[in-house]
Amino acid sequence: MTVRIGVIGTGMIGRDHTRRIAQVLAGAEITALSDYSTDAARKVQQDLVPAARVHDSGEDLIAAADVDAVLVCSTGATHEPYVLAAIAAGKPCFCEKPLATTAEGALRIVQAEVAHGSRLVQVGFMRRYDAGYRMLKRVVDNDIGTPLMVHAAHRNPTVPDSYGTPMAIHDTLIHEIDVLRWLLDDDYVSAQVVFPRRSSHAHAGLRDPQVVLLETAKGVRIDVEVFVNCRYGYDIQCQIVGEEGLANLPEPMTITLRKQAHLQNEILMDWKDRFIDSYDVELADFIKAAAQGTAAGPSSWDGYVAAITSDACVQAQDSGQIVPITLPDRPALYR
Ligand SMILES: NC(=O)C1=CN([C@@H]2O[C@H](COP(=O)(O)OP(=O)(O)OC[C@H]3O[C@@H](n4cnc5c(N)ncnc54)[C@H](O)[C@@H]3O)[C@@H](O)[C@H]2O)C=CC1
Ligand SMILES: O=C1[C@@H](O)[C@H](O)[C@@H](O)[C@H](O)[C@H]1O
Repeated sequence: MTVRIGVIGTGMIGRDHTRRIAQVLAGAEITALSDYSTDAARKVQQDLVPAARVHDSGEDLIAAADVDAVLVCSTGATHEPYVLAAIAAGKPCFCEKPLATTAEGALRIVQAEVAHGSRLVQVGFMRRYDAGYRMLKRVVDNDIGTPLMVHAAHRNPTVPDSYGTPMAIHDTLIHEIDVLRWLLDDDYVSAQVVFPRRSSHAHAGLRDPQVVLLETAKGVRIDVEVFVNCRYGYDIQCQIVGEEGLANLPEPMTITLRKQAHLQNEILMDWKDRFIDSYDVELADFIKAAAQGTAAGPSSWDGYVAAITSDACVQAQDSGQIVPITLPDRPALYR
């Protein structure tokens, strides 16, 4: 079966996912596009999928008879109503992170999916599909004994002026929030945020860098440096310290160059290049499950937990205090 997919939101990542479904992956085709800016949708149609239909609204696209499954790639604050509409239509839905911008919104999605009775939603936490993180998970599960501490860093070279201090959590740290609880098979119980000396490259509305301190139910202590004006590259670091050993996330593959008395390795500058393979693998997983009318991978529950944790971290940014994190019971659908 070829899964007929509609894409809502044809900005940077919507365009890129359209390209990979149309040109890289097997088993699916793009039959529909929609964007708040119809011009943006038409441009992607012309460039990549001329046979796809451009719809006036995301709701029309979800209801269309030639759409079996939906990709929600619009801005974060618009995700919730589209995901709820896809669940109401019984159509598998891949939703870019965040699932919703509030924990209440994410909970409404969890409740709708539970009422539907089977998985329909996959959240775009692509790091779980990254070859390096998968290797790291195997090592954490088998080779370093009980995990005790995690030291991580999420560095972007620069961010636009529209990127404010809470976005360091909702937009950036959210990847670590998800991937670390997956790596450790654990949940968070508290969050604190501390601010080192501010970088002079940060614009007026942004406190950068920041260090987020998380504690898990099993007692693991985590520090994540979020530094989005680091200038030198797009750099993701993760080190897990266990009772019997220590494991580092591998660096992206690169040529080691010896030239003019220097030994050099290139550092990537763009998140699109850093995780390009994992985006392919996550969407292949979505297509495979959607062909069966269901969803796999990171769930609505994972999106909800990430939203609760993000909210606690933003509260911690504001208060400077340690903020407790409490999760409700996990519904049977997600166990
Ligand atoms: N998994 C990952 O690594 C990444 C995920 N993302 C996520 O993907 C989403 C989109 O990000 P970008 O493509 O970078 O943003 P973007 O700003 O390039 O594109 C967003 C698009 O959504 C459209 N849009 C806005 N409101 C809409 C509405 N109500 N209905 C339909 N379309 C609407 C805009 O016109 C724009 O074309 C965000 O949630 C972001 O967090 C973005 C980058 C990387
Ligand atoms: O998801 C992403 C962006 O939306 C976000 O703005 C960046 O900070 C992250 O590094 C990238 O992975």
